[in-house]
Amino acid sequence: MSLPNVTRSTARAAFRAATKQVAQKQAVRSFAVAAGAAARPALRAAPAAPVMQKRGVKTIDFAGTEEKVYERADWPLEKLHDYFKNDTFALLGYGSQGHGQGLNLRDNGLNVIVGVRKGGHSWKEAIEDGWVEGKNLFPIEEAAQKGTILMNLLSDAAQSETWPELQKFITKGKTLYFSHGFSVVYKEQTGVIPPKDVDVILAAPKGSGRTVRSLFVEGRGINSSIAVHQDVTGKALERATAMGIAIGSGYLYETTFEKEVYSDLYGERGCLMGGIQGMFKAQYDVLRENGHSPSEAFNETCEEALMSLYPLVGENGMDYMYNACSLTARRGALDWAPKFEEANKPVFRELYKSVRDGSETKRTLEFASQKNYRELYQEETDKISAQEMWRVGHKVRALRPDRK
Ligand SMILES: NC(=O)C1=CN([C@@H]2O[C@H](COP(=O)(O)OP(=O)(O)OC[C@H]3O[C@@H](n4cnc5c(N)ncnc54)[C@H](OP(=O)(O)O)[C@@H]3O)[C@@H](O)[C@H]2O)C=CC1
Ligand SMILES: CC[C@](O)(C(C)=O)C(=O)O
Ligand SMILES: [Mg+2]
Ligand SMILES: [Mg+2]
Repeated sequence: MSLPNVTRSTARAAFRAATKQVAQKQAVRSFAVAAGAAARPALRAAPAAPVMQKRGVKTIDFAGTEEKVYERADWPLEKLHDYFKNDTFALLGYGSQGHGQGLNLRDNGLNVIVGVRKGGHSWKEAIEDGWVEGKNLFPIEEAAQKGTILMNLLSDAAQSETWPELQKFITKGKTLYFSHGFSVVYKEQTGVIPPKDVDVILAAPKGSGRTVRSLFVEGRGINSSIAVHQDVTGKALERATAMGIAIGSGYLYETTFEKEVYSDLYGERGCLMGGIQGMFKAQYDVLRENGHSPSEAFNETCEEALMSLYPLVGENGMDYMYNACSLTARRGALDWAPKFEEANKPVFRELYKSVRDGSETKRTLEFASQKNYRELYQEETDKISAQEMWRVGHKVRALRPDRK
C-alpha cells in the first residue's frame, strides 16, 4: 500500500514515543523503588512483570485464573501494513469511538474510509477532522459497499435500526467488526444476526473514544477486549488481534461477546458512571444537610477524589493510595469500606440481573427509538449539571491554578 510520508512518520513517531515511554516508566519505577526503601509508609513498587510464554501472547495467572493477553509489540507497523494491505476499513459511525479509532487507523497509515449520514452531526465532525467527501467520507451504505472490514460503530440502537439495509453489504470474504457485544448477543431484541459466511469479531476499548485517541497520540495505548463470535476463515482471532492493535490498543484481553457486553453494561451503570454519580451526590448532600459550605462539600467529595486520591489508585492500587493518607484516614476507611460493600452489593446484584435478562437492552432500545431522544437525554443530563454539587464544581475547577 502506498502511504503518505506524513502519515507514516506520524505513526512511527507514535510507536517510538510508546517505546520511549516504557523506558522512562521503568527508570521512574527503579528510582521509586530505591527512594521507597527509605520512605514511610511503604509505597510499594508495582509487581514484577509477568513472564512471557510465547511471543505476542502472554498467558497470565490473574488471581488463579489463566487468561490470554496479546500485546502491541507483536504487531509492528510494517506487519500491520502487510497484514491489511488488501483491506479497506469501512468505519460506520463517527461518534466517540469512530473518531478515536478512525483517526488512529488513519495515522497508522491504514486504508480507512468513514461512512455516516450525509449532513448529520457526524458528517460535519468528520469533515472537521480532515475526511474528504468522495475520497474517504461516504454515506453509510456506500462506505459499507466499498469496505472489506465493516466496523459497525454506529450507536448500539442505530446498529439494530440500520441492520435491514446494512446486512446486504456483508458479503462472503468480508469481516464484520464491533466494539461491543450488544447487537449480536441480544439478537432477539436487536435483530442483528450476521450472515454465516463472514468472520464476526470484536475489539472493545475499555475506555472512552477520547482516551483511545489521546493515549495513542501520547504514544501510549488503551486496554481493549477482543473476542470472536464467528470464525469462518480460521483466522478470526488473529484478525481481531491485529484490529485491536491497529485502532490504537496497547494490550488486548481475550473474552467472549457475551462476557464483554454483560461486564460493560454492568460497569458503566455501576462504578464507572451511575454508581459514582450516586455516591458523590449522597455524600455531598449529607455534608450540606449538616451545614457544610458548598465548596467544602465539593472539595471533600469530588475534587479531592478526582484530583488527588483516585489517580493514586490508578497508578499503583488502593493500598498505595491508603498509604499516602494519614493513619487516621486509613483506620476509618478500613472500618467503613465493608459497610459500603455490604450496602452496595444488593444493588449490584440487581443491576447484573437486569443486564443479563435483557432489561437494560430493552430500556436502551426503547429510549433511543423515540424521535426526540437527544432532547430527552439532554434534559436529563442538564439536570445533573444543574445540581448544586456540579455548579459548585464548575467554579472550583475554574479556580485550579493551572486553569488561570
Ligand atoms: N463511547 C465510547 O467510548 C465507547 C463505545 N463503545 C461502543 O462503540 C460503538 C459506538 O459508540 P459511540 O462511538 O459512543 O457512538 P454513539 O453511540 O454516540 O453513536 C454515534 C454514531 O451513531 C450514528 N447514528 C445514531 N443514530 C443513527 C441512525 N438512526 N442512523 C444512522 N446513524 C446513526 C451517529 O450519526 P449522526 O451524527 O449522523 O447522528 C454517530 O455517528 C457502540 O457499540 C458502543 O457501545 C465501546 C467502547 C466505548
Ligand atoms: C463506561 C462507558 C462505556 O462503556 C465506555 C466508555 O467504555 C461506553 O459505553 O461508552
Ligand atoms: Mg459501554
Ligand atoms: Mg465500556
